[in-house]
Amino acid sequence: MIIYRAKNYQDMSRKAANIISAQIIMKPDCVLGLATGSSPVGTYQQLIEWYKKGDLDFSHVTSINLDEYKGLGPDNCQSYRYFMNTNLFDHVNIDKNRTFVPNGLEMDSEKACSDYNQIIAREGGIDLQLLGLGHNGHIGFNEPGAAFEKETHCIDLTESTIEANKRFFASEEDVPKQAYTMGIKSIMQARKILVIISGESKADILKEILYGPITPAIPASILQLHNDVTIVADEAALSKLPE
Ligand SMILES: N[C@@H]1[C@@H](O)[C@H](O)[C@@H](COP(=O)(O)O)O[C@@H]1O
Repeated sequence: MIIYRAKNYQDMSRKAANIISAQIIMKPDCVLGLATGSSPVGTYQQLIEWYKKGDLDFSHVTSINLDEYKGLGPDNCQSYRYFMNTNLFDHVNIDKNRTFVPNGLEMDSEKACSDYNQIIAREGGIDLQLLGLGHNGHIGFNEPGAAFEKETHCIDLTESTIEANKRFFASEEDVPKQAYTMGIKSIMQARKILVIISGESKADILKEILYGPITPAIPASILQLHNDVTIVADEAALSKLPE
């Protein structure tokens, strides 16, 4: 595991974008596993800037996102498909047909998840998976207690995640209660993993996932067992780690 220390959110974003760019340059037809949330927004902005300068080409890239709220479609501004379109895909030359997000409008959970597993397998797996980190140690929407051996599945969001995500919705009642997410097994099968973490509010959980026991109670703790993980965290997020 490599840990890069970034000065702040902007520096973290630039470092993470550098790692993603290197992946695209080394393998132009790579499969990127992408994430939503506030953590990757700056990374995507940096990638867009480099694309606009002519330094990056997404035309052969495939992307597979981690998760989607069950019940929300692409036109809903809170859906993760909408987030990806507006924060990245609309601004670069990626072929939208090669961008995948679980189908939030498929109400048959089993079908939505098995379709998504098939897509991941068909695309040959993920070369580089970008991850943010939930305050309770969740990755994607794998909440504490999620079994490590799961692929894409439907989950019930925990109260703390609903609470954390309600800032994006008109009211707490509007936050969907379920989501489709790649499982820990799908994430761990990615060839490389890049985790971005910013802010003091993530400092305790970052320490826990790095130094604590590997347990489904803290889903991200499993990353200790992956052989190619890079963490880019800012000083505030790293503030609780031993020197
Ligand atoms: N499903 C997403 C996760 O993929 C993300 O990592 C997490 C942290 O979000 P943020 O980066 O906004 O702290 O939020 C959501 O729950």
